[in-house]
Amino acid sequence: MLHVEKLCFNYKKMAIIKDIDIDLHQGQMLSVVGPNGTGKTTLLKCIAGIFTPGKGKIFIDGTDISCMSRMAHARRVGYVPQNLPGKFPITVFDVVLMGRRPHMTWKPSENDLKKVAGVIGALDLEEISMRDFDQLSGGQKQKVLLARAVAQETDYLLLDEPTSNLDLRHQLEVLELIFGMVKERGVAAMLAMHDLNLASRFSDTIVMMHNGRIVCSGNPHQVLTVENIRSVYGVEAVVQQADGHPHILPTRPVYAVG
Ligand SMILES: Nc1ncnc2c1ncn2[C@@H]1O[C@H](COP(=O)(O)OP(=O)(O)OP(=O)(O)O)[C@@H](O)[C@H]1O
Repeated sequence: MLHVEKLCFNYKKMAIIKDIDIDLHQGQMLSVVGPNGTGKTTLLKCIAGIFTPGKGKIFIDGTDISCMSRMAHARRVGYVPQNLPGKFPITVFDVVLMGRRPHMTWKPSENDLKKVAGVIGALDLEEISMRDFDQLSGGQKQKVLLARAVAQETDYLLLDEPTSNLDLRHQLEVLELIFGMVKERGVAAMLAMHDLNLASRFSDTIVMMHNGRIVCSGNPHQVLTVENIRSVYGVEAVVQQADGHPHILPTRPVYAVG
């Protein structure tokens, strides 16, 4: 289980996330939603070990991540950023192979190469596998970064807006792939999501954040309510049911009177 306890993170003196408590179990898909700048990426980066929280603790199966080596952490937790900062003049194959790094000694084994080829095939990336990562479209890069995390074979997967650059078909394919890993292999996935309807359809649990705090968490029916969407997003919406999941139709922004 991933257990986040009273987590706080500041940039300089500015409090960004405040008193975050989250439990994520194996076989569970959890989406973190909330307006721009509310702290979703910061939360994922703390759990991914990229940022060190100011206060609070993060436990993976009972072990405090601040006591884990970088490699030990990478064998347990995979992180899919929205993009990679800076230039990456290496092939798609090599980016995916980077996912095997926590399992390798000094060079990739036959097994590592086989796994990378398998993931590239499963994500339909064969045609671009020898192209430079830098030259890909935003959506192609997003799929390659997902492939890198799949090749990492971790029990926990953190994904920062994994569908933000993808077309309709690829959004569904990627979320179905993650959902399959969660339900068939018992992976636990935490996703930062903007699309409330995709979050509704694929999540067991939704955590709604506002101004760095959790305002509500529970199943999609408990969280995706007209009242929560109005108070957190400042938007009037109609909530319908589609295939047993809440479906949000935003109607208009709410403007303060006076
Ligand atoms: N390097 C930085 N220095 C200072 N403040 C930062 C830095 N990076 C992010 N922030 C601030 O931290 C806050 C949270 O940012 P974060 O990226 O975690 O939000 P988010 O919910 O993921 O946003 P979005 O939905 O727009 O991606 C924002 O107010 C942002 O301006």
